[in-house]
Amino acid sequence: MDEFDVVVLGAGPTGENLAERAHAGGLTVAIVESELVGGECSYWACMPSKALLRPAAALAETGRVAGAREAVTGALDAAAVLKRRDEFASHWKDDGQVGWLDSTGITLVRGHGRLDGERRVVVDTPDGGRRELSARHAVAVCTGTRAALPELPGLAEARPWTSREATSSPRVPARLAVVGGGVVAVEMATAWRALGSDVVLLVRGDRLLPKLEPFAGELVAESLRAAGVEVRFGTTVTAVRRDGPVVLTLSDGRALTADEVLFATGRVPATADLGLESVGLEAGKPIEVDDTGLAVGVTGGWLYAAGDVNGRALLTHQGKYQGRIFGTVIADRAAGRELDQAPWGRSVATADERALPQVVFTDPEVAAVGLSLEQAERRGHRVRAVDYDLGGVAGASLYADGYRGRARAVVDLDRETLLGVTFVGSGVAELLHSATIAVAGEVPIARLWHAVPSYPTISEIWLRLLETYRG
Ligand SMILES: Cc1cc2nc3c(=O)[nH]c(=O)nc-3n(C[C@H](O)[C@H](O)[C@H](O)COP(=O)(O)OP(=O)(O)OC[C@H]3O[C@@H](n4cnc5c(N)ncnc54)[C@H](O)[C@@H]3O)c2cc1C
Ligand SMILES: NC(=O)c1ccc[n+]([C@@H]2O[C@H](COP(=O)([O-])OP(=O)(O)OC[C@H]3O[C@@H](n4cnc5c(N)ncnc54)[C@H](O)[C@@H]3O)[C@@H](O)[C@H]2O)c1
Repeated sequence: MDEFDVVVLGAGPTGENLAERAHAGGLTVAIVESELVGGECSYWACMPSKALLRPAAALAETGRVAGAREAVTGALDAAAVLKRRDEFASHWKDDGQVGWLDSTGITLVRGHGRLDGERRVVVDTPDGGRRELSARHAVAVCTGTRAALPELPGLAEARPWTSREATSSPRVPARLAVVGGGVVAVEMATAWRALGSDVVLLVRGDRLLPKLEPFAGELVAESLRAAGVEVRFGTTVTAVRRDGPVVLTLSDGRALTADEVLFATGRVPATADLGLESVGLEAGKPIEVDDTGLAVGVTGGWLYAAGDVNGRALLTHQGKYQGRIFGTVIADRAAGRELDQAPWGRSVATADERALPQVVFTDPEVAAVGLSLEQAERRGHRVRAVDYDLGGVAGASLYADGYRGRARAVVDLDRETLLGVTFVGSGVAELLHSATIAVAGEVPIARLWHAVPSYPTISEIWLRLLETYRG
């Protein structure tokens, strides 16, 4: 049995950050990884998907500027895009990240880890062996999620794409069916359409991106259609069969044939085979935690869960944020230091609830932080939504001819601060952090008037939103 102060399960972005902070706090740390150090994000999610999307965005943006448009007349070079994507995925090798881990002094243990009662972890190692680890202070579960597939006749035999194949495919399918209306579905429909696939998007509900402001999904659907994607709402798949190509049976009775089908139908926490029963938790469920990262329902104050696996926010930056905070909490508790648990304090992940940012890298981009109007009303806030057409901002009209976009700020009328902001349009991803600071900082509207946006930038949307609010 090897003993460490902290044992971390899963070396994705969350586990890496948590381990680093605990180690920087003076603790010995082992991190257990069953696949590649760097996790889903580095090899089958954020990095390869954005590497597929960025060339499409660059080309589309050039096409919207007269003078530049005439200089670029061809389509994307798919082979070059895929090659660049492979480089961003480090050719699915983790030497770089292992080198970083080694340089920190954190111990890497390769293999599949499982909890085995209080403060104990058992690892099935790649050579068929078994290694037992014990943790003096904490075990932190950072095992992430896997793609969720619906129960459908014929699905397994049809070898559907999940987000893994959609981000790592070496070929551009001539016909791609995408099932789902969430972030993975719209991003991958955008990318593969730009790379030359005929894409049909099959959406169960009546809108895209249902967790965001409704106008976000509307503008993205409009532009996907303009790019040649067939978007079908109110459609589910009832059966799948592979017959060379894949044949989908749809809820309206029609059949759809495609070369590949991507199921972008959400995620399940990677807790099915983690020994959760040995500590009184249910396998297959997210591990619920308090704001300091401690698992709810486990006695002894030693089990933490961070990142996707706790279900609070399925985003890399938020997993890393939790990793930084919970790793520091573990070190503070081990040293007997007092925690700061007031909202926005050093020891609590307040932003998960109050200032969660996300960018959807479609064309147009969607960038949102905090609460949508509907979420704010549901939480009982007295609010007003302030809307503005982004195309009416001078900087936006210079950025692209016929700029299409929209912004909304959700104002807390009792405190005169912002609860949420959403931007939809080209180039808004880099605008988001200004809104994140306003929401997380609870900056009063009266003070925002003194944050003067430069002319003529897209950021002048801030001035227009304030003027619209004032009336
Ligand atoms: C297609 C796609 C695109 C995305 N794009 C973005 C984006 O642009 N921006 C963004 O913020 N988020 C994005 N996300 C979400 C992002 O990938 C996740 O939020 C992030 O990877 C979560 O990090 P994590 O460390 O919690 O989990 P993961 O990255 O899933 O890492 C968990 C690690 O734990 C390991 N593991 C699991 N079980 C065990 C075990 N029993 N023993 C040992 N090791 C184990 C896994 O092998 C893995 O390496 C995207 C997701 C998808 C699917
Ligand atoms: N740019 C980014 O930040 C980014 C990119 C990709 C993914 N992510 C994160 O990864 C997570 C997973 O994304 P996702 O798109 O897989 O999940 P999601 O939950 O966002 O969307 C899943 C969609 O699939 C639909 N669905 C579920 N079951 C279905 C079924 N049986 N038939 C038809 N439709 C079905 C749902 O209605 C939903 O619209 C998200 O939480 C997202 O935040 C982030």
